[in-house]
Amino acid sequence: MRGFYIGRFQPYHNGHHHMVEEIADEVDELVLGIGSAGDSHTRRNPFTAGERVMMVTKALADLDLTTYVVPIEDLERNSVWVSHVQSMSPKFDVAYSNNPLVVRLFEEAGVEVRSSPMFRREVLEGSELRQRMIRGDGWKRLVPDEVAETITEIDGVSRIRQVASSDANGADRGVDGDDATETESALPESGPDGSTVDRA
Ligand SMILES: Nc1ncnc2c1ncn2[C@@H]1O[C@H](COP(=O)(O)OP(=O)(O)OP(=O)(O)O)[C@@H](O)[C@H]1O
Ligand SMILES: NC(=O)c1ccc[n+]([C@@H]2O[C@H](COP(=O)(O)O)[C@@H](O)[C@H]2O)c1
Repeated sequence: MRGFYIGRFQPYHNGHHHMVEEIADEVDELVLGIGSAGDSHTRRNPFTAGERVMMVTKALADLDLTTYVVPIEDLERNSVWVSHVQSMSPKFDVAYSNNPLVVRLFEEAGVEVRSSPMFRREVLEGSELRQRMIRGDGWKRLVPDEVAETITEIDGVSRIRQVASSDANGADRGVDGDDATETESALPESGPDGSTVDRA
C-alpha cells in the first residue's frame, strides 16, 4: 500500500517526523508532497522547494520505507486541487493529514484520509520554529539533525531574519500579519493550507 502526506515543511520538524514514523507502520511506500512549492523567501515560506526536498530526503534516508518526494505548487481552485495533486504524484491509496481543509478536499474527492493526534504541538509547529530562528532561541533539537545541517548549509537562519525584517517594514505582508498573497487571501476563510494567521 502507498500513502501520501503533504505539508509545507517550512521547515520539516520532529512533529512531521513523528507522523512519518507512525505512517511507516501502515504503508509500504510513502509519497511526501512538498506543498506550496512555488513559494520561498517569505516569512511564512522561507525555504525553496529544492531546499525542502533536501531536508526531507536526508531526514527520511534512515527509515526502512521507500519514499518519493514530490514538489506540488498551489492552485487558485480548491475544488480541483486533489486532481492536481494526483496528477503530480505516484498513485496512492490513502492520504495522511491533520489539516482540516486538506482532509475535507480529499474526502470530497473520495480519497481515504487518516489523521493523527498532534505531537508536542506547543513546540513542534513551523511558525514557532521560525520565530525561534529569528529570536536566536534553541530550535535545532526540534528538527531532525539532517534538517539542521541543511538549514546551516543554506544559511537559512540569516535568510529568515532578513525576510522577516522586510516583512516587518510592510513588504509582502497581509493585514493579519502573515505573508498571504492576494490569491491566498481571496480564498474563503483561509489560505490554501487552511491557515489564518502566522506569527512567523
Ligand atoms: N506537531 C505535529 N504533530 C503532528 N502533525 C503535525 C505536527 N505539526 C504539523 N503537523 C501536520 O503536518 C502537516 C504539515 O504541516 P505544516 O507543514 O503546515 O507544519 P506546521 O507545523 O503546521 O507549520 P506552520 O506553522 O508553518 O503552518 C499538517 O497535516 C499538519 O497538521
Ligand atoms: N488550492 C490549493 O492550492 C491547496 C488546497 C489545499 C492545500 N494546499 C496546500 O497543501 C499544503 C498543505 O500543507 P499543510 O497541511 O502543511 O498546510 C499547503 O502547501 C497548502 O498550500 C493547496
